[in-house]
Amino acid sequence: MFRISQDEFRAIIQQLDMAIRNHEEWFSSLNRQMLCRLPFDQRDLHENAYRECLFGQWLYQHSHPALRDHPAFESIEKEHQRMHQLAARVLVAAQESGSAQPDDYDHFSNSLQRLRLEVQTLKRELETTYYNRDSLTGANTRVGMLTYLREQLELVKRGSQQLTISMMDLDHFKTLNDAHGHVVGDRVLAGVARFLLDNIRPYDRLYRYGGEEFLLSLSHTGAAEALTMIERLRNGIERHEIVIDGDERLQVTASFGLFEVTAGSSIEEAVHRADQALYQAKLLGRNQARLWTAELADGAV
Ligand SMILES: Nc1nc2c(ncn2[C@@H]2O[C@H](COP(=O)(O)OP(=O)(O)OP(=O)(O)O)[C@@H](O)[C@H]2O)c(=O)[nH]1
Repeated sequence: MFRISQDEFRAIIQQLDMAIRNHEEWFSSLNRQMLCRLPFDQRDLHENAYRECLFGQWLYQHSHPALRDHPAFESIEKEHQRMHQLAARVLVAAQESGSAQPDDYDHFSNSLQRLRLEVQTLKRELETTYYNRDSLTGANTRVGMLTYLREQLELVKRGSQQLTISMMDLDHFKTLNDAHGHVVGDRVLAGVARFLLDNIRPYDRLYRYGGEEFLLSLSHTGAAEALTMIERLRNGIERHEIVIDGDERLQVTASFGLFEVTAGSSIEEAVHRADQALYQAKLLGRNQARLWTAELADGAV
């Protein structure tokens, strides 16, 4: 879901919300039609009713490709199809013989409940992401960062994973702002964040820590592997061209500091150490990644 803009996020959340409400209203009206023996809307009896309802039309024709890649999409799609097919079976029986099999009705009603739950869960997940995303860069804001990192630390303490934290800061960003203006600076910032989001693994997290400083949380990754990964990202940023206006392109570099979180460390200490390593990378000339070592402890740099 990294490639979705804030506006697209909002539109998807609205569609999911509408899907829940529309299907609830539809279910009530079907019950009314059956109880009062009113004629059914023949479209509900079609084999393709799941494609023809408003949600189906949106799902199959207009939903964002990134949403279709979401793990929840497939099960929502299947449940929605199943639910409409079960509804059609109930309606056909009611139309032909005046009543439906209770089991069929229960399957239909249970399927609708499951669909509602799945859509609701996805909607909540997207809302959390939406409200915790930095609108300029698409990275996570710091809200929830410490909670997430503490959970990751618990897994380190249990020996379930290795965890490395990296602080990243763009080099000479003030000079870039001064030379090209803040608007261009913003575009560069957003471009670099986009590059990082596109090149980290699905279980890594990128947080905007401060102005032009980012924190990367690399789960299941020890220091050596993290250094290789970060080196690849650093190299990628250096070569990545950010389109500014028309043909104008800018390139920037970034410095990184890394710390492998150990069972005995606190998250605050881990962030501080990654920051010390970043400071060392800046001192040594920028555009490089440094791993924290004991010599960098307070006072040594
Ligand atoms: N355009 C833009 N600039 C920002 C933003 N947040 C912070 N900055 C700028 O980033 C610059 C950071 O400057 P410094 O901390 O001096 O660092 P630097 O110039 O990158 O130098 P080094 O980090 O030492 O390589 C400042 O000029 C801030 O105004 C932002 O959201 N947009």
